[in-house]
Amino acid sequence: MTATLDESTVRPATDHAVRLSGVHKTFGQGERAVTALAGVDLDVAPGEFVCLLGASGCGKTTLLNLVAGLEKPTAGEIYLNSSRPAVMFQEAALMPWLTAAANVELPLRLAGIPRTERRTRTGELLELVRLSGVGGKRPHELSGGMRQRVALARALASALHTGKDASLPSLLLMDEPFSALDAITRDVLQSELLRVWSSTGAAAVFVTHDVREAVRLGQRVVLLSSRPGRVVQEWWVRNLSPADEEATVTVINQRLREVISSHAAA
Ligand SMILES: Nc1ncnc2c1ncn2[C@@H]1O[C@H](COP(=O)(O)OP(=O)(O)OP(=O)(O)O)[C@@H](O)[C@H]1O
Repeated sequence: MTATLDESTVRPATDHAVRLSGVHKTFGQGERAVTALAGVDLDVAPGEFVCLLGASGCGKTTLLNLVAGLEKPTAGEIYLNSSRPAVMFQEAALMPWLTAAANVELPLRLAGIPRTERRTRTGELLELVRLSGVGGKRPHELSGGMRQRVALARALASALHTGKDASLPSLLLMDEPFSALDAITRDVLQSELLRVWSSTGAAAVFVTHDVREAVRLGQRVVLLSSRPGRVVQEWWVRNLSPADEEATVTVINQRLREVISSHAAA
């Protein structure tokens, strides 16, 4: 069963949460055309946490938008075996006139879930992101970190809702969600995200510029080339010792620099 925003370009997969096969994306036409992605092949297993790394402008956001069904690939196929993917951006993008709880509840309302069930789910999700006490506050009354927690709870509400797709695994797409936060808040939220992710069983595709963040969060780190983006290398980074984690960060940083400088020299 497919559950996407655009059923004509995103097809069902069986053994993966999402599979991209030869995906190209070009914006515009003629001399002004910009090719953002050129032949991306990528599989993400159900429940897997994949971090996407690459230079600025290499097409990371474009890739997430394609998987979310917000854009159509110019060529290639995207296969999805997930409930409708949930998307989380750099900015929390909460509705300022709604309370934190009402923001989390919104996707459940839009999915037609009855009020009692909505309220219960919202309470559970706020508890999951450790915001039980502030459900009645509006976004401007919350810190940046708290707003991103609300955004995470809202994303989970839309990914995990008990609609017709409830039996499918879910998929979280995150585009640098912590990059606007200070270092300490970011560190706390990275731990919280891992806790929430492991308790939900959702697959996650997390875009970042930060190699250390990618190695800390991901089970796999996927490096895209400079624009046009395609997968150039990947590293399995699950359960590394602190020493191996440090060594892996160094290796990936070196490779990222090579990718950026080869593009600059081209
Ligand atoms: N709607 C659009 N129309 C035209 N060009 C676009 C559009 N969206 C993205 N692009 C171009 O596609 C390329 C890839 O953009 P994208 O935002 O996906 O990169 P990114 O890797 O996410 O960048 P960053 O890390 O800086 O956020 C860029 O050159 C961008 O200008």
